[in-house]
Amino acid sequence: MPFDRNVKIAPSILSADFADFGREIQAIEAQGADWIHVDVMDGHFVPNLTFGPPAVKAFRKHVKTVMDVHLMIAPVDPYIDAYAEAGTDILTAHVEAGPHTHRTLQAIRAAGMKAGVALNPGTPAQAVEHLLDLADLVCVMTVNPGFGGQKFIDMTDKVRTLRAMIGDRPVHIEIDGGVTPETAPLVVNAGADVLVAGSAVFKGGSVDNPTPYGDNIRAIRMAATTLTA
Ligand SMILES: O=C(CO)[C@H](O)[C@H](O)COP(=O)(O)O
Repeated sequence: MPFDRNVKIAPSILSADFADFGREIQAIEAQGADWIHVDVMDGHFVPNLTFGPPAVKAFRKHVKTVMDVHLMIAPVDPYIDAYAEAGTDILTAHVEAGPHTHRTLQAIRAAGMKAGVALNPGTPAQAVEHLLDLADLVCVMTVNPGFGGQKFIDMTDKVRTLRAMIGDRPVHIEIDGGVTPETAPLVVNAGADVLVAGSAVFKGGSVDNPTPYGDNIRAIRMAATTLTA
């Protein structure tokens, strides 16, 4: 997977029809999604429960782009190999999920995946400063994790600090939570290049009427890239 600095839209299938994931994934990829974002929640690190490795393995059969798996679980390390076996391309763990994120990122790479580290809104950029040589992606949460459809929390200062810290390393900055055509330009101008969006991509469409998915993806991409051109 060559490093791509262009803005990428990663729809979160948390907002898809849970009874029809295969067709939903095919539909959003056909409508222009760059990556597929999968939110794994354990009912412990966050107050919601979603998918485990068998579901992620089933999604993989439909994903032709990049499968970007966001673990909102603690602990992480016992499950790394299972997510590799499920076909994950990028596996992201929270820096708040345990005391040994350095070891976790090493283990993710050793299992053959790209490694991501996520920060909750209350966690400063400095928490990942000494992890950047082991990370392919930093995910900046712009909502408190656990649910889709929440209001964007402005983290543009954090994004700017991270982009400066990252320097010329090939590390993506991903934004997760409340991304819309209104909020996307703020974070892209600050240095983000991956935009996770659930509600704003799936709104108005369905697997049998996927054209709105494409319109929504284009609206976010256009807003994000127009102001930065
Ligand atoms: O990680 C998440 C929640 O923890 C979701 O990916 C995120 O909230 C995206 O949903 P929306 O675009 O609806 O805010």
